Amino acid sequence: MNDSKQDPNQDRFALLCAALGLLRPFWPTALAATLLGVAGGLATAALLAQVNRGLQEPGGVGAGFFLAFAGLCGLSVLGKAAAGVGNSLTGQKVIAALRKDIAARILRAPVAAIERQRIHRLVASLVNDVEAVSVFTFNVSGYAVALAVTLGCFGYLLALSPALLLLVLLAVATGVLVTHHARRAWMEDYADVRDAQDDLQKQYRAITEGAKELRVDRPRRRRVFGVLLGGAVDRIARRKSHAMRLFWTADAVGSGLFFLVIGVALLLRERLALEPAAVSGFAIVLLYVKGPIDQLVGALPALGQAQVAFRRVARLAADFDGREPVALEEPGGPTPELRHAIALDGVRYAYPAGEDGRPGFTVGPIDLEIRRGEILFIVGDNGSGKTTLIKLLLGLYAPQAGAIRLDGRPVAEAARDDYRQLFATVFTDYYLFDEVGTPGAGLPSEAERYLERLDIAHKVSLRDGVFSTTDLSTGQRKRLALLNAWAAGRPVIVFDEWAADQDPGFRHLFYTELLPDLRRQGRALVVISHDDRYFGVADRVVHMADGRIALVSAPAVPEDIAGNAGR
Ligand SMILES: Nc1ncnc2c1ncn2[C@@H]1O[C@H](COP(=O)(O)OP(=O)(O)OP(=O)(O)O)[C@@H](O)[C@H]1O
Repeated sequence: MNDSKQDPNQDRFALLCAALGLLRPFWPTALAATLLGVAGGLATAALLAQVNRGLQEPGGVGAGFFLAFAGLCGLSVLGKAAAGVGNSLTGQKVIAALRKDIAARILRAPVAAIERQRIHRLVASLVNDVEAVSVFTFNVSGYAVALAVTLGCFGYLLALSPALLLLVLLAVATGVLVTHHARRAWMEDYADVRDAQDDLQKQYRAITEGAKELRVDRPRRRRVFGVLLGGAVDRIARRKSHAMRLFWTADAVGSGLFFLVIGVALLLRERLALEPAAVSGFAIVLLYVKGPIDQLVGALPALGQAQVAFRRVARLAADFDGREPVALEEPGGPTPELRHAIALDGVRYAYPAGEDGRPGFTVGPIDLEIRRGEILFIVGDNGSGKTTLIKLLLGLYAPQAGAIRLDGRPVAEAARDDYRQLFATVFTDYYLFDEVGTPGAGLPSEAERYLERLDIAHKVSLRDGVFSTTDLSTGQRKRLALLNAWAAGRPVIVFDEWAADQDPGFRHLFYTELLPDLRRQGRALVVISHDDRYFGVADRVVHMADGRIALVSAPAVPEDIAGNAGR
């Protein structure tokens, strides 16, 4: 997608609003920094006028002159320093606020919205875009100072000679036209650079997460390095160089115009009957004001990048505009209890249609009850909708029809985050947190014993509730994930193909000892499984086929495991 196709005026306005919005919480510091900076900028312009006056004073300058000179110097230097300090203070706060805002949006976003995002795009946005928007906001009062110096100097020029000011304004207008023209082209460059940065992020993931596969596959390695990653890197370098070439060309034209204006002023000196004081003041001011004008022009590439980045951050923010209340800093509502059962009542969920127009997979309508103190297996072919069903049960996907009832009462949208606190999970793509149990709630006393039980105590210990290591085999890591789920103390534990990575001995232990133990503690256990040998361990087995419940059965426990299964 090319980002440069949107209305640039609307976009710039949105960026300005966003920059001001970001600055709003810190407005006292930002305003003070800007005002001091503007005062310093105006003092600098007045200082130039004072210097010119001093140069033209026939009898030399007196004490009063020096007093004013020193005062203006002090104001100019201090104003600039104060603006700089204030800027960096606010800038850092803005960056921190923006980072937290995006993180909070991700934490509050519906899980389906996060799953729709491509991770590499998300990371590229978090790294590049937040930075680019912040950098621009960071400099807002610096630009205000440069503008104040420029306008102050123009005011002095007006006092010296309106004709000379007109000449300067003509040159500035020409420079603005040239820059504006070049800017369009470099905006396209920056939009393309951002697309390439997404590609680069994707390839960075490929070479780190796919390191093993690439080590054994030379042709693919060559392609990833030479074509995909190399292509993205070269594209970024090419488009950035092009953008900067345009910028420096426009800048050179601007500088040339400056010197041209000074030359023209010297040429027209006689014809315009200019005073020597006016000409020298003009030259001093013009040479000085070139710095702030360069600073303003130099802001344009940063502004361009910020615009491109802002669009992306805005799009990300819109995608993640979670409507669900999810408590972040505050503790949230009371954790609900499960007394009897959770019921799915005609629950239905359809994934959105694919890019090829094919309708998305649909689960439901599902009617199912999960009772306290039971083991419920969910089984079925690959792609039959088992994981989608448990995401609905967990309240990770909002049902598009039907309702979830907790002990007979429907779970309202506002209470969904509280409802989710009933569950502990081990998904197939689980994330292993190294802090055990519920943070702030302490560690269950039997945690060490559980490590023994999971046959992992010889590898891992617990130090202040943190695993000593998570550098373990796939099956061992999954045992730690189970320990985490157990230690969270929730009334329902959901396992998605937990036993798939376990050796036969431990798989047997899981089905015949651990699950029955957890049931004895009064928990409900929802287990997605392909291990048909152990289906008899379950109180009920829900067979999924093509997104629906095809059958609910209660198979007998096979002889060889009957003794342990506790049924
Ligand atoms: N994030 C998603 N976006 C769109 N469609 C999805 C998504 N996740 C799953 N699906 C679709 O839903 C169908 C069911 O997926 P689900 O993961 O629920 O199956 P499953 O029974 O758990 O499969 P498996 O045994 O392979 O884990 C899939 O065939 C897929 O087409």
